[in-house]
Amino acid sequence: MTDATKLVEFMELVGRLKHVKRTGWILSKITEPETISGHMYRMAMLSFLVDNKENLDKVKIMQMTLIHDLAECIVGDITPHCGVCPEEKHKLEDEAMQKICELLGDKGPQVLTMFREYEHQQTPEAQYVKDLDRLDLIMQAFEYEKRDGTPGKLQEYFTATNGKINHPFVKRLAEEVNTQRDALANIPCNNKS
Ligand SMILES: Nc1nc2c(ncn2[C@H]2C[C@H](O)[C@@H](COP(=O)(O)O)O2)c(=O)[nH]1
Ligand SMILES: [Mn+2]
Repeated sequence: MTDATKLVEFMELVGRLKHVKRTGWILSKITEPETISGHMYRMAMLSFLVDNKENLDKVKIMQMTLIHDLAECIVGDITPHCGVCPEEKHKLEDEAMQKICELLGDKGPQVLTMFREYEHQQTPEAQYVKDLDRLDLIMQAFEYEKRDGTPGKLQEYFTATNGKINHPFVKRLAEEVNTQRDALANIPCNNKS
């Protein structure tokens, strides 16, 4: 295949993420759930807020947010409740990323390396992106509870991420989400707008 042919195939694979809905919300019976790309988009937007004074590579963080779930265009969005063990999930996603990166010519290796850096969680940037992953999850859960008038329905997502966000800035945002969610839950039913 020509380079252009491979890149069109890459674009089609990426394009799937604009339409594949996140499995967690489907399992939670959320109507009109977000797509995988929507999840990664908000994370990428949050990367603008990384403090320039910190010794963090902002560009790497942004790039990593945009590829961290890229493998899901082939393997799908696997939740912790899909019966796929973490080792198998890593293997499936790594194999998928190898296929995807083969389409990218000389850019492929750097994308594959960055994906593996995220998966191994060994660098501050990878850990920051994982924190953003968890923040976006609870933010989206809070938005669904507000939209659907179902306070507390998605508690499992808050429980699953509780205490697992480590970077102080991201933790502060998560605390604000929780504060607003708790306040909303305590408003008497007849006072809710
Ligand atoms: N039912 C649950 N689903 C969860 C939980 N934590 C994550 N998830 C979902 C969200 C996504 O659909 C999928 C994987 O998300 P990644 O961003 O890690 O690819 O799993 C949970 O606690 N409960
Ligand atoms: Mn994710």
